[in-house]
Amino acid sequence: MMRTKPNILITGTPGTGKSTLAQELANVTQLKMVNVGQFAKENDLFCGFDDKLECPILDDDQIIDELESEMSEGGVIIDYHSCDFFPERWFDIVFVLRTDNSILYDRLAQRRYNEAKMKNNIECEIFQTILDEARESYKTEIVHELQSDTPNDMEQNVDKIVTWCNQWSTSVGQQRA
Ligand SMILES: Nc1ncnc2c1ncn2[C@@H]1O[C@H](COP(=O)(O)OP(=O)(O)O)[C@@H](O)[C@H]1O
Repeated sequence: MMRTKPNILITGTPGTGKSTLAQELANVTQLKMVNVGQFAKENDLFCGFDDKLECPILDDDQIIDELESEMSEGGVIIDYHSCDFFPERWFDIVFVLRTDNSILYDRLAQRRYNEAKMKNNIECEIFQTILDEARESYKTEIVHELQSDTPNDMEQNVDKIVTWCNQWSTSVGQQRA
């Protein structure tokens, strides 16, 4: 079945601005935002705890099952710092947020991450781990890198995605006509 609203994946290293961007987009579009970490917490979809990184381990399969019907309807913005376990068919477009290392360091320091978690996340950004993961998991033409250093970047990213959503709706409308 063809979706009448697009599904968008917003991914990137923690601290790059995914939740802020997803929230702003949800405010100005008809799309619903799902923060996967929060969704797992609310529905108790964990299968362990990573002591080193001090974070729970998500139960990927259960998360996919729980979100499946909503995703097939469309109109969802998914926000998560990893992207290789979602079904490829879920997304019409994938945005990978990128942030300058020193800016990211300051944002993560504000969260009081422990040393291992800090190092892991900064290295993740330096080695563009999430961008590579996205390019391996989805068609490269739907994967877009967005810089997210400043409030101006944030504003431009919202505008770009809103423009894309409008174009998507127009083209789907024409295909249906
Ligand atoms: N483009 C940006 N410009 C300025 N501050 C930003 C930007 N993106 C995110 N931030 C700030 O960085 C912090 C982390 O953002 P958040 O959206 O929680 O990131 P994520 O969801 O990727 O972990 C927040 O305090 C947010 O206001």
